[in-house]
Amino acid sequence: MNILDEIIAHKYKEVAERKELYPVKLLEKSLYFETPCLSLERYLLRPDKSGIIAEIKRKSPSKGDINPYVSVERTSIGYMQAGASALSILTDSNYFGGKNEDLTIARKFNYCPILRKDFTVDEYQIVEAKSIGGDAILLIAAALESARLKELAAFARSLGLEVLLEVHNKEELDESLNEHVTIVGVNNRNLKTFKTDIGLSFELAQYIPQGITKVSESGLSQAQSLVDLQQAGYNGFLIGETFMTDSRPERAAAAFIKELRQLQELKQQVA
Ligand SMILES: O=C(O)c1ccccc1NCC(=O)[C@H](O)[C@H](O)COP(=O)(O)O
Repeated sequence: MNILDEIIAHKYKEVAERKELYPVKLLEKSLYFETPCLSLERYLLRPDKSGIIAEIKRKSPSKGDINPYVSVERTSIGYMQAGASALSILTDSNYFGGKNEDLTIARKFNYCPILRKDFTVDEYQIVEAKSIGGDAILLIAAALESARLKELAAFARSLGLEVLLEVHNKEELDESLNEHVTIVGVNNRNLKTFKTDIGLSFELAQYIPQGITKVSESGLSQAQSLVDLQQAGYNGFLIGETFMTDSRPERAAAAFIKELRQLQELKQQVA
């Protein structure tokens, strides 16, 4: 069993327990949220922004502890002041040390799109994502049958949430892309070996249809890589570890984004 299968099996159990503890009845058209979502897609396409989705990640299966006592308030504000386009908040507790409260804190202190980064397998988690202040959810192609993924995507959209569809290869992309998905993320991390290879983003870029916003995820540690990925058509860059391994992640993000802007300016001057 690879790590994703293990996480997903655990997630089904966790959601079943939560449903029992805090039941929510889903009756058709009975859910209505007054607060509109902020569009992750729109923010990623804004030319004045870096395209970076800066992640808060306390630990991970591949790295173990990264920054377990991070201040979500200070880091999320700092990320946005540094020029991030959006935030990604890992709310999975067992494998990533996150919690829903991390997202509510980030929501309280920031006006920006927030990706609720979790392993979504059930409508219950989508209602939860919206209730705690998320603007977008992640759906992982490798974790869901394509018909089920489509149902969950449609449900998320009905609540105003955007969907980031994560793929690891062309087959997943071809099978899972549907009309409810506007953002596709290529995960550069091989979940069997944990190795990251941004070559995968370059390879898959050509297969992602025009009009879909492209995000490169994981293993991004060099500002120059973002410039090259932008050239290949990517609008978004999901970055966790590169920032979180610094004791002040927001400081690492500021230095990274400053370098990115310098490289972008240099490229414009040369062109
Ligand atoms: O990061 C892991 O070890 C991991 C293992 C199993 C499933 C998912 C995992 N990571 C989730 C992510 O998608 C990353 O946190 C995100 O793309 C940022 O990656 P990075 O910049 O490499 O921290």
